[in-house]
Amino acid sequence: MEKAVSAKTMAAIDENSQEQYGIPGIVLMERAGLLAWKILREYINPDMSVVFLAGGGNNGGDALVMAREAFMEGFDKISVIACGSRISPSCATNRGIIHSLGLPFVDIGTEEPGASVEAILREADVIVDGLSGTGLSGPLRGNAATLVSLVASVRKTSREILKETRNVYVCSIDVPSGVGDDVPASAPVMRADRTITMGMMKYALLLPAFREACGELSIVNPGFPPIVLDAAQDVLHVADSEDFSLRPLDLSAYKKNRGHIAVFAGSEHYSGAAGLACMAAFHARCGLVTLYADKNVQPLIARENPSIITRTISSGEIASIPLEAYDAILAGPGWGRGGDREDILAVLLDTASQLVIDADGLHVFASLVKKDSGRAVTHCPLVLTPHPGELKILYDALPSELRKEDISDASPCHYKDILTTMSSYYQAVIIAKSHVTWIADGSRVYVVEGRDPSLGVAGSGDVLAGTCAASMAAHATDESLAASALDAVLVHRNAGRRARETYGWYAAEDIVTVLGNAFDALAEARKGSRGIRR
Ligand SMILES: NC(=O)C1=CN([C@@H]2O[C@H](COP(=O)(O)OP(=O)(O)OC[C@H]3O[C@@H](n4cnc5c(N)ncnc54)[C@H](OP(=O)(O)O)[C@@H]3O)[C@@H](O)[C@H]2O)[C@@H](O)CC1
Ligand SMILES: Nc1ncnc2c1ncn2[C@@H]1O[C@H](COP(=O)(O)OP(=O)(O)O)[C@@H](O)[C@H]1O
Ligand SMILES: [K+]
Repeated sequence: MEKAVSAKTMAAIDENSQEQYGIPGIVLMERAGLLAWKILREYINPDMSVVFLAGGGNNGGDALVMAREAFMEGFDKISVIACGSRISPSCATNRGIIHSLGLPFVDIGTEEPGASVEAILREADVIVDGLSGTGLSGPLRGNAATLVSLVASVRKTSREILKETRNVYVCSIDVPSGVGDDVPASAPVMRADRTITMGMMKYALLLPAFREACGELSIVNPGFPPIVLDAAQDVLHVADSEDFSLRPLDLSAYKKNRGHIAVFAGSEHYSGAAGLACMAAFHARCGLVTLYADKNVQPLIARENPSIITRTISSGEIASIPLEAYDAILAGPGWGRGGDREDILAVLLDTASQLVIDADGLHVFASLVKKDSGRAVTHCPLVLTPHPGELKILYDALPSELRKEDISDASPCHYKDILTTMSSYYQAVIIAKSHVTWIADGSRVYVVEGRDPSLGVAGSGDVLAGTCAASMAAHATDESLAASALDAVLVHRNAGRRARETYGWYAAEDIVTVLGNAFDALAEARKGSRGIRR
């Protein structure tokens, strides 16, 4: 599994490579610039005008190496706009070379950019962004912030005035300037079409709020020894299809040993959510699904979904059900939050062999925890699947000493810490759903890049919840909850991709139709690899 690191860890890797292995910073910078240029070069031509924005740090130095390379290759519409007062030694060396070569160079120092700088940006086909990298401290300020907003306005103007698809192409070096570990999610940042990051993936690039500012991501290694990269600690684990870990079924498998899950879902106005979650579980390999629903919705769901075993339920009856017999239980999709929900969820938390709580169930769970904080820890193995709004509900239910800042505006480091804290406090695996889904299991944090708006459709979360319950049932005998959660997120993502290919845009029930193929494709791809936690 690929790893992502903090800027602090990256700085330590940089220092280690220089101090312990004797690789000079200027050598790393040269290679960083050359490799980044090689990638950018695939997308641009020498007849384009390219503007290099170079801050005073080493990120700016990387941009200057790229400017020199562009010049060497015969690009003749090049401009460098430099800023900053404290210039790092390697950056200064490269500034000197740019001067000697006579490249157009405007140094605005700490001054605000004037009309001439704006005019240069307006003419640009390509902007290389080297204003700040991992050395950023706090949200962008001063003229670097102004340059970022100027680039944003240039993008907008060229689209509006020219009324054509051509737009300036922005390539950020290492991270889009303004993106940093301690920067709130709402801070202004460069919006790039491509980000070429150095050495390893960075946390900050994976924060849902920052991810789209990065555009396409590439990683290059400017020369950090692999042994130094491998030793990185405190990482995010970036999971992909090869990390799917469910084993194939025995050919003798039968409905009774392919997993039996119970689903507590559906209410008068949201009966569809229950059907989606149950059907998703079947398509994610479950053999038997029993739905417990209110008296007024049970007949409706039974009529529309003949494969599901349906039962009516009330809080008075729950104690008589042998809940521990189910391999996993799902509670929450379309369930409603009032009436007997707290009583039922309390029993599920006590008796299920393992439980996944989604949607309305998360509100009910938060309410139980607020009334009795012991509920946060006294329960069966648990997975929580909040979308951003529900994550905030769970965050707000934490004791005040664990809540530091607004979770909706959390910086990358804070987001990671919050998820780890919540996962520890609730003694649960948390799947924080988004276009970039983060999964925390108390000690590790996994990230899955989804980035597929077709999956952002009503009921998509219900499908994930059913898939997750099925995955937990399948893993039950030998795996960790985190592996179940990860498998479910990967299957859901893969199904979204397939549904997009098959239907274009679609409804949640269409995701269900391709879930089985998505599942099999991942299992097939896994053959020969070991998966996680084995
Ligand atoms: N060994 C090497 O040579 C290698 C280096 N590499 C590259 O170096 C980068 C790290 O370089 P770094 O540590 O020099 O910091 P960097 O990201 O340029 O930022 C410092 C600049 O930003 C400015 N600035 C800071 N905060 C600000 C704010 N809030 N608002 C506005 N401005 C702010 C700060 O200004 P100052 O505060 O000094 O006035 C200074 O000008 C890394 O990302 C990678 O690209 C790799 O390519 C490979 C090997
Ligand atoms: N742009 C996107 N790219 C990838 N996945 C997405 C995107 N938007 C939403 N999703 C996924 O779709 C699901 C939506 O869940 P949720 O908001 O609970 O939907 P609902 O409540 O309608 O069932 C989540 O799994 C989320 O990760
Ligand atoms: K940058």
